[in-house]
Amino acid sequence: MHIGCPTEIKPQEFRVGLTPNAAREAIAHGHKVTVQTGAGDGAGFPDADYESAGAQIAGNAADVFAQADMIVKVKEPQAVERKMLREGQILFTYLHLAPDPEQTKDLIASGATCIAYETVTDDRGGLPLLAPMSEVAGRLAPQVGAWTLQKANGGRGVLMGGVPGVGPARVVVIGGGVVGTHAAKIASGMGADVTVLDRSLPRLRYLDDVFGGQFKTSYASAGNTMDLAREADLIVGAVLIPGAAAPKLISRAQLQELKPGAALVDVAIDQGGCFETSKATTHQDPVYEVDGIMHYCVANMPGAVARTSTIALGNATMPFMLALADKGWRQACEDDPHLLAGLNVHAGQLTYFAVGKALGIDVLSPALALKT
Ligand SMILES: NC(=O)C1=CN([C@@H]2O[C@H](COP(=O)(O)OP(=O)(O)OC[C@H]3O[C@@H](n4cnc5c(N)ncnc54)[C@H](O)[C@@H]3O)[C@@H](O)[C@H]2O)C=CC1
Ligand SMILES: CC(=O)C(=O)O
Ligand SMILES: [Mg+2]
Repeated sequence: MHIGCPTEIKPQEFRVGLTPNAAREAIAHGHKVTVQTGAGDGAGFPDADYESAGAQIAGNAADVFAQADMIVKVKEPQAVERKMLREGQILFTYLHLAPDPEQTKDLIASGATCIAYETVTDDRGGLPLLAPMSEVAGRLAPQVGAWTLQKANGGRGVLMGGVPGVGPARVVVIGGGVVGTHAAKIASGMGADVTVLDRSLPRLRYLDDVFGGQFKTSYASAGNTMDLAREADLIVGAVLIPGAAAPKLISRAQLQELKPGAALVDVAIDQGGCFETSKATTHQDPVYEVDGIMHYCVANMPGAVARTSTIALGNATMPFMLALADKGWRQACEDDPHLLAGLNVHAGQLTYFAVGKALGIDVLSPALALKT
């Protein structure tokens, strides 16, 4: 198979879909790899690293899209990239379709087979291709939250760890999955007073067993959430219902109940965000204010630490990328129901039920898609 990796074009996105190591493995499996010139620069992988792995370098994205049977990326294809997809081509990347009707329409129209990293599953109920970036974004959340809390950046002027004689910041993390756990670990490491909310009691039990003493847990009823939010300096939004639009957990009216200058870091923004007032921002202009509350809503947080993120993402995607290349998408998905769970669009039809429900579009079941 011919595998193509274009340069990411989302603003301030420095990650790359294939590492030189992943390219080397694909080539060892008998595949051809073409990488757009400069695609790895932002992650510290110059063209020469890909060339020494045996890959070809293409001068522009159009050449990559025209030649490749499978496009491997990081972020959802932007409008100009969507125009270059074609029927029968495989797209393997993050998609986050539920809050993005335009992208969904274009991918359906393209006829391509689109497998979303964020809905591939594993045996333990996890999301193995989302997890590494959730680890990164979770660990970044207290860091960007601390910055947002600084007075000159619009925040309350509260230091995460406090100082002797002055108490620490109160941090509330809504959603205790991968993002939430990593956010809580780092925030408590910075000395903050941290509480994690979740709707899953087994998850709260696990967090209490492993991290009891380091941070507190609370059941995420609407009442508990607002009781904690009222006292918080920093609130991290880290909920997920896989593939679906994020539930809105703090409304605009409820912002008035929060402390003036409190910071909301909505990591769940890539699924539409879990605060009513969240709208996606970029690394260039990450923070905005609504009713005195600072919002940080960058949809590609891991892009800020592109080298760590590219290597972490590549470690997770490589076996799936190789299975798709070795067997073709149909056989690879037939052999692995967890990879089939990643199928979101195929040959002009949506194939992921939570996205269909969010956008009101008919869905072809993935099992039937295997037969078409
Ligand atoms: N902005 C960015 O750059 C990035 C965003 N993300 C996003 O972060 C979000 C979280 O991802 P993960 O932690 O990997 O998911 P996860 O599935 O590991 O954890 C989500 C948690 O939310 C809980 N939850 C669901 N509904 C809830 C509710 N109403 N109240 C409280 N808890 C609730 C679940 O029980 C689960 O424990 C996703 O939307 C993901 O796409 C992930 C990486 C980067
Ligand atoms: C998960 C995601 O959207 C990202 O890493 O950018
Ligand atoms: Mg997005």
